Amino acid sequence: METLKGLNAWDVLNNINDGVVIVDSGGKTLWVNTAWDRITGLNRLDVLGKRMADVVGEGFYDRSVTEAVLQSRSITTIPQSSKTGKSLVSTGIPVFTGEDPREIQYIVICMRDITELKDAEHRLKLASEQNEQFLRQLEEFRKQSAPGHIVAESKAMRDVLELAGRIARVDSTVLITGESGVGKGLLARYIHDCSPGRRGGPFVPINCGAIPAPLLESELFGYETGAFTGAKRGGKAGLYETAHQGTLFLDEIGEFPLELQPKLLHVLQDGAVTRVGGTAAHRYDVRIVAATNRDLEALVAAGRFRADLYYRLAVVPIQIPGLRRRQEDIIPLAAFYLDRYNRRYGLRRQLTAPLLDRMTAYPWPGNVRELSNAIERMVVTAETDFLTAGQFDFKLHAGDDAAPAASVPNPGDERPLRVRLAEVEAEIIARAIRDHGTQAKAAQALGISLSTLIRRQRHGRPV
Ligand SMILES: Nc1ncnc2c1ncn2[C@@H]1O[C@H](COP(=O)(O)OP(=O)(O)OP(=O)(O)O)[C@@H](O)[C@H]1O
Repeated sequence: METLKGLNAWDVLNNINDGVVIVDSGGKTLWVNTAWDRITGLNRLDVLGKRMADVVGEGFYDRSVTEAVLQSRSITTIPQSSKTGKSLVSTGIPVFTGEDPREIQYIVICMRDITELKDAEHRLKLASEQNEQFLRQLEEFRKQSAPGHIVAESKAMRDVLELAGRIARVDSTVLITGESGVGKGLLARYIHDCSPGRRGGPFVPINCGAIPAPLLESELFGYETGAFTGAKRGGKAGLYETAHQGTLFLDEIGEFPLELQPKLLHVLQDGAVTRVGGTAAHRYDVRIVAATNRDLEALVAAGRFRADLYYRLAVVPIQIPGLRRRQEDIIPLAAFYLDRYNRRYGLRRQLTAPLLDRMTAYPWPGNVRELSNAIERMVVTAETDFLTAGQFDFKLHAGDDAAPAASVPNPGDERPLRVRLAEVEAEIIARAIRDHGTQAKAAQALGISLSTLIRRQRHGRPV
């Protein structure tokens, strides 16, 4: 304490960082330290000798901590703002007379400038609001580019979705028609997902065109022990049974074998299935969605599809128009798939206006599947981040030229005919896979089995 000898208490109070004001028991300002001017942005002379209530009345502060202490007779802290725009926090400490511990002798007020803190708080709030907004957008974006999202900007496609959403709530059989790659499978799934009573149940797709008739019957309806050679002991549930309380999606229903059609019709009418080799019929709760890219009415007229089955399936027909008939969807789809492939390959490709013009004018015979493939191809093969119209033209020409280039024999080619034919075959297969999206679909389009396609594709590779 020796070293503090001679230290002036007022000097100390003048040199601290907080504003200090001393007022008397009547609320009149007795003393103000020098830091107060800086902290409040005001001038001490404007308040010295004045009652704090008057200082507030003159608008120097929005409220008085002195008044609060005089009322509460205890230490009080309040937020204040000064007319200079400072945000302050003030603590008033009552000092009582020695004789009467309830009688205030004077009040010491400490003030701290929290303008910067307030600003920081405000900025933080803004930043966290922006962050939340950004996260919401990202979430929206993530949901949109997630598999299963349906891009539908055109009125035609919005009408399709609206109808699908409406009929999802009832159990009527739906027949979705449209060219290959328009999104029939996607829409079938959408109907299932929109169906409140079924979305928790199974969605069971079956490609009726990809399975030979005898196998299709047991796949679809199941079989009992000993139904045929090689049948499993204990039998096997069919897909119809598996779809109980869910949706059975009969894809490529136009290919459904004529000889099995009466059984399917019977099941659809009754909701009851008898396994192959079995006798007892069991009832299941299954919603049927069928799809085809064939003209079923023409198949009916040609005697290749039963009229009664057609009418049973087409209770609610939904036609998805080809992409060239809903051009407004082309750019949103391009952006949607660009985002998907950019993420998948960790790239930052961008679409350019001339490319989008070219894509909008293109007729898209393979519909959305072709568009998705085209974007993926451009994304992975581009040399810069800008996808150009030239790349799209190149893709078209590569597609157009592929078959002729391979099928017209090169005059200088001396290799055996077998080798050259295998090469042409492989090119045709590669092109069919590009156009149809999968090996199975390509095999079907070319009228060969999947295993033949795979074998011939392999043989055609240059050795
Ligand atoms: N509107 C759309 N938005 C986003 N993706 C779509 C849309 N339509 C189709 N697709 C996508 O295009 C591809 C082909 O769609 P889908 O398999 O459903 O067509 P499809 O009509 O059933 O074809 P196919 O008759 O050849 O079986 C799928 O990858 C699907 O996710």
